[in-house]
Amino acid sequence: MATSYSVVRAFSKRYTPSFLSPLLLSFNVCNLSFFPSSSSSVALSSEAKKSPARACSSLSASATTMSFSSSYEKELSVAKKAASLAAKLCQAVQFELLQSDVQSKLDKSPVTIADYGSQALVSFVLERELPSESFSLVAEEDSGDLRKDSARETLERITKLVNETIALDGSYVIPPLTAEDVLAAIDRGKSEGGPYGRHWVLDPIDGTKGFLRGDQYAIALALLDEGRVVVGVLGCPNLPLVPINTVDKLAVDSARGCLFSARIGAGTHMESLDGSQTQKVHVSATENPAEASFFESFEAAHSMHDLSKNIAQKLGVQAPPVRIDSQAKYGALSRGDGAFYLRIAHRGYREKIWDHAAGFIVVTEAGGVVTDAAGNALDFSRGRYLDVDTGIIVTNAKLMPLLLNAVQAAIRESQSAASL
Ligand SMILES: Nc1ncnc2c1ncn2[C@@H]1O[C@H](COP(=O)(O)O)[C@@H](OP(=O)(O)O)[C@H]1O
Ligand SMILES: [Mg+2]
Ligand SMILES: [Mg+2]
Ligand SMILES: [Mg+2]
Repeated sequence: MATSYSVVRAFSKRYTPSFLSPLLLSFNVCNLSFFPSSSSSVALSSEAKKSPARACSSLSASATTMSFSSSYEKELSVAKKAASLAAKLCQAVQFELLQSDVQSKLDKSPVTIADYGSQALVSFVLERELPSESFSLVAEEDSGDLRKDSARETLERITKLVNETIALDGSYVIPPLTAEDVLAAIDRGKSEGGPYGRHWVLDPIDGTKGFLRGDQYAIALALLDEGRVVVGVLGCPNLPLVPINTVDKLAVDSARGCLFSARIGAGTHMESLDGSQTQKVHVSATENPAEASFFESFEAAHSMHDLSKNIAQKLGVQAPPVRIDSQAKYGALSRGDGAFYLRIAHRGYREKIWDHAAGFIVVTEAGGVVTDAAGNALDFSRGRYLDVDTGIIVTNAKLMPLLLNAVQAAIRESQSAASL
């Protein structure tokens, strides 16, 4: 710990204005206590073990104690613009979705012209609105497959879509982008991220499988500054503006399309994607799991449904799981649609920062707590991957100690069953 402390002090001296150093120092030292060297076994960090409640409240407080409320306003408004434009592009594609739009990447996940178009568009807007020599974007897609001869027609369609969306917006009076411009915009997302400086983090379509099914998906954009998430935006074109469990189907279907936005120290807001009805949102305040519901991935391959079921039973949750795709889960949780999000990936899967950065700040600024299954805070400063212990869990500060206990017990049971 002594070594870590001096490293943090040296770091904060070198990269931080003097008036912020003490704050950064206490923030990092607090966070370091939640990052024991990564371990494959499931164990609570020592502080979480001693007092889960204290650990959780300091986790949630760590994001808000630093006063950033006047910072990152411009970045947030540009991020909202970029995500809204990308959402328009995605909506147009989903409307006309044909099976032939699906390409197969080497990892066999479906990638559509909307993934590429959304990434090109967000990259274009960020660079144009926030010009900077040190512009850095960590994004999911790259142009490798699109540069192949066989993809020429797809690239033309993407270029046309991007230009049509820019023209529709009307705020950029520029000659149309060429196919080469589009490829270059996509490839600006190759940054490795890391602990120093600013990095945008983009999932151009999170929940591609949901998108292809016509279900939930999200355009997820976040900003890291010195390794911390400071801005996050989730465009969720298919998410109803009313709570997801609303019984009145007419109300659910009549207004869809939510934009969640969060800035460090300034809370989380939700508005409709067309710009009306802005409201501040907060996670559920319930302290009683019996009256709560939980979210998990629609795809059983992405999260262990049996384990979540066992965790929910231990907590006494009565409601069936709410299975939806993408970081729309974080958005729905931030406005109190449910009280838990459980994501326990199958063994060997490494989470990526773009699958969680925007959702993380949307939930934490709404009063929620996000940890891995061992109670450690998430560390977005280590590059493109997010190394977590076993899984990611989300709830409010009151319920987190209960949730951690249930998760730990369920994991222990499944480990001992597997060793029989
Ligand atoms: N085996 C796996 N385990 C966990 N997550 C996975 C996975 N395979 C893919 N994913 C990630 O799960 C994300 C979707 O999350 P969800 O299940 O909540 O909808 C995908 O994002 P993309 O759709 O952007 O590729 C992908 O990054
Ligand atoms: Mg993907
Ligand atoms: Mg994703
Ligand atoms: Mg994606």
